[in-house]
Amino acid sequence: MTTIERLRGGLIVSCQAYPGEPMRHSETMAQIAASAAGGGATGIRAQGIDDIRLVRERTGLQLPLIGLWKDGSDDVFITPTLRHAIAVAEAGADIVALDGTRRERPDGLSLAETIARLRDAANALVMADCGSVDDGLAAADAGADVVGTTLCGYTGERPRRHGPDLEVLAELSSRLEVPVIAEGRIHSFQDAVACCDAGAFAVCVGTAITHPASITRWFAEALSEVNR
Ligand SMILES: CC(=O)N[C@H](C=O)[C@@H](O)[C@H](O)[C@H](O)COP(=O)(O)O
Repeated sequence: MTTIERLRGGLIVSCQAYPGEPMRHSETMAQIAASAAGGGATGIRAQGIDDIRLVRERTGLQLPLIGLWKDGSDDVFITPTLRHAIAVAEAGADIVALDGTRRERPDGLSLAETIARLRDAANALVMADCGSVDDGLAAADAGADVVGTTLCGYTGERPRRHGPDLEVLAELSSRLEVPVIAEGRIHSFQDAVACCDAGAFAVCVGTAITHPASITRWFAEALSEVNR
């Protein structure tokens, strides 16, 4: 079965901690990834070269590994250049997740050029993290193997709603030949099921599974509402 086919209908768990947070250690992320694998994840998404390497080693990872390298926090920051993409592939990612928007990239290459040159340099598939329907259509044209709704609500093109962007997901799923992965603000079982109903090929959940500070805040805020 192909790497992408192994993701069909399953749950990808994104294991990430943010700069300055107590869990920002590759060892910790590798343990979280191994736990997610033990719980039935069908794929893992990991950020940063060290995390990708260790997740691959530690989980002995049999599961497809989606890797990315976040550099910066504004504009194009998810695996922003060809250099970042090659490094992610060399660290052991089966699928390189990169910014799949129509915005200008820091190294001046187009998305199509980035994908073509990555293919020449490494044996990796490409997931385009998109922020709108137009991004997704352009990314598929540019040669992405998979399109994700990852950046919907983060680029100014779409509102940042409470849950996932089901509208973009449904439209891309019906119009594209390539698989569309639902990602971004999937916070409940109901959200995940709604993504499948909207046509998602697979569902990727991060915060709601792997970010205890956010989960704690959700509970704490709910309690403070009722105990006000
Ligand atoms: C916008 C952006 O930077 N998204 C990042 C992409 O890798 C991660 O910070 C998210 O946690 C990931 O996409 C999963 O989404 P959620 O954590 O909402 O389940």
